[in-house]
Amino acid sequence: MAYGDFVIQKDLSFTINRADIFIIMGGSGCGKSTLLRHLVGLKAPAKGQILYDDQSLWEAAPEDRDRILRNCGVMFQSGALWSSMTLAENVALPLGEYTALSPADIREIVSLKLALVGLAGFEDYYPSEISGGMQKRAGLARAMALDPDILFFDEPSAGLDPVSARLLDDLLLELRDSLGATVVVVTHELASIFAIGSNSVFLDPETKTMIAGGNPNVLLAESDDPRVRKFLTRGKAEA
Ligand SMILES: Nc1ncnc2c1ncn2[C@@H]1O[C@H](COP(=O)(O)OP(=O)(O)OP(=O)(O)O)[C@@H](O)[C@H]1O
Repeated sequence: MAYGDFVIQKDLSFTINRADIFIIMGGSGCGKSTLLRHLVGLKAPAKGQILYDDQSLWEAAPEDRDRILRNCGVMFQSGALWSSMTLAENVALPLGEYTALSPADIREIVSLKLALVGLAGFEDYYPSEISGGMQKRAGLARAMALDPDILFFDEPSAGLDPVSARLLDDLLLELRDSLGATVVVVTHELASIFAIGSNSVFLDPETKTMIAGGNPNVLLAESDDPRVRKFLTRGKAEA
């Protein structure tokens, strides 16, 4: 991955399995968000492939690429919701754009999605009228509007208090379990990493490549790499 000649990460090779909660982790500026942008089709790799099943995202015909990406729901850290629209209008956006459903059907699906994230009855609220945790959940409802198989989140718990962050983690676990969704999360929140992560990739900003991967709890128990240990113990382990 590179911006112009500036290489951000190289030699990345990892597999995200169905129903994983896959954590992209590593220190500030190592390229986590950049990796997410590559995975969801916003930025092309300087070299290499991103495969969905065995189809290359960046070499696929446009209609195949659209089909792959329609199966991906994305929730970015900032601007998750349009402030001038109600929650229902926000969640309805992708449905209006990508489906031929009637307004009545859209309204029904929107209510279902909001109920799924614990926001039944909040259809006509504006984002400014609800808490930060509820806004994140509404963003999640919108990411799920088109029933994607894979959900991507950039720093979902950023700006949330620990209790709201924990509730969001529980919700992600629940959605994975009930819908069989695959979840990919960029985060450096250790509590979240250990609570929800079943698989991971650990990016290192110095060597500009991945230096670990797998279940974060297993990494904590077994990794000998001082950089990984330091990160996972919040600096308590000897570097
Ligand atoms: N649009 C861009 N153009 C040029 N360089 C960029 C661009 N976006 C990010 N970078 C650089 O790429 C590197 C990785 O950034 P990225 O945001 O992916 O890291 P990150 O691990 O998500 O960081 P953080 O944890 O601080 O959010 C940084 O050095 C950043 O300055």
